[in-house]
Amino acid sequence: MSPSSSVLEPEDGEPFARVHRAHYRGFVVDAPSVLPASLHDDVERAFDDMRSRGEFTHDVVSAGNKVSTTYVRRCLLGEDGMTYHYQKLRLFAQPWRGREAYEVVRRLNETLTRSARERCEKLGGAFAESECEYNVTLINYMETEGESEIELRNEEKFDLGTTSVSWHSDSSLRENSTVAVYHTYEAPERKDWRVALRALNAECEVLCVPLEDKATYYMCGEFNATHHHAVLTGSSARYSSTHRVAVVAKDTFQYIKRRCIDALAIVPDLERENKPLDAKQIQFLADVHREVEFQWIRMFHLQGEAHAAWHDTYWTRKIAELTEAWDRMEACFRVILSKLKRSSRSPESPPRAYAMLLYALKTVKELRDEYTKRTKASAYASLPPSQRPVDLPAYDNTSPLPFELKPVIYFLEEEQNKV
Ligand SMILES: O=C(O)CCC(=O)C(=O)O
Ligand SMILES: [Fe+2]
Repeated sequence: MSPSSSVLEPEDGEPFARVHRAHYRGFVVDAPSVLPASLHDDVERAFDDMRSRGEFTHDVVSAGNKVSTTYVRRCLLGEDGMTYHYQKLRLFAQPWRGREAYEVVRRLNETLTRSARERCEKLGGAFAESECEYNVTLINYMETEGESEIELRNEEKFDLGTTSVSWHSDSSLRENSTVAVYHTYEAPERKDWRVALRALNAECEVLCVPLEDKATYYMCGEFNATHHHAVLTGSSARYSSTHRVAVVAKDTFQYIKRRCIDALAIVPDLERENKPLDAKQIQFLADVHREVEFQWIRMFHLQGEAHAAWHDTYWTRKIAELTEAWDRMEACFRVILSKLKRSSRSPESPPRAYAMLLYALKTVKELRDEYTKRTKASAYASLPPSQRPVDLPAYDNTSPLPFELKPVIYFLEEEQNKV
């Protein structure tokens, strides 16, 4: 099959309709007229307002060992405390209650939640059970070829031209949840922004769908998991707001705050004089310490000082709270170390406590090395300094433990040999 014969577009008529029915039923498009004209206007103004304030930025993501910058600029809005994790990066959602522009996006979100539900019910079967209570939207701003300082990539499998977002399924979503994408672009008459769709479990043509300005498309139920989608670049700038039901099990401030509270609750016990160290307690403390340091605090500072300034109404304070808790955990590790040092042969320091602390600190050391390497990736060089990683949390000679844990690990290994 030549590349062109393996791609179908709506203008192909019946063959397109047949393949769509057979393999892409979960992909549905709403014409602009489905939403009120006033909402279209408000949303466009809101996006422009956010863009004029510099709120759309490139993400520096990581896949395997490769660190790269996204072609699109993005911005995440959502419920209080929500984050969205993709390609080893945690995005922190700007709460969509409060500012006028964000309230408009929240209104769009509510409207799309309702339309998505109607669309899924209409499709029936398993689609009707799918979830569409959107808790975040990842908004993309896409430039056209030549406008962006980052070169667009060519789609090579099917020869579809340049992609603004290459083939993928969205990650970190609730299973079988529907994704709704609203978009708007500068030159509506051209109708040249398209999404490409590809079935993963079927031998069939790829679909290429041009989308009218201000249209919405839905990937219903399991569609996202059973297909890949890509965005084919048009000839004028475009916004797309991608509404998602993001997973929440380990991805909200409320969750990590609870974990910190639980960890700090065992600190007095671990620090009590003459109390034998409990390896299980050390393990729990270490798990939370590692999670809050690498999944939250460092993920935040990785995204630079402009990002922190943008988040000053919500996340900066939350990250400060988490850092305070983490500091307390570092201090507790220090106390545990002193206990082990003082009484290396007493029953207060069972060998399992050594082994556990040693394992925990080695893991932290490895993750810190990996993090440091990531912050030095060349991808950051193309970004303004205000978007490069910030070296926080800070260490000085009053810190309970050093950033570089090598000497501490060495000490523990020596002590363990004596036991
Ligand atoms: O812009 C679009 O139409 C979709 C963008 C997308 O796939 C994404 O943000 O994950
Ligand atoms: Fe996507």
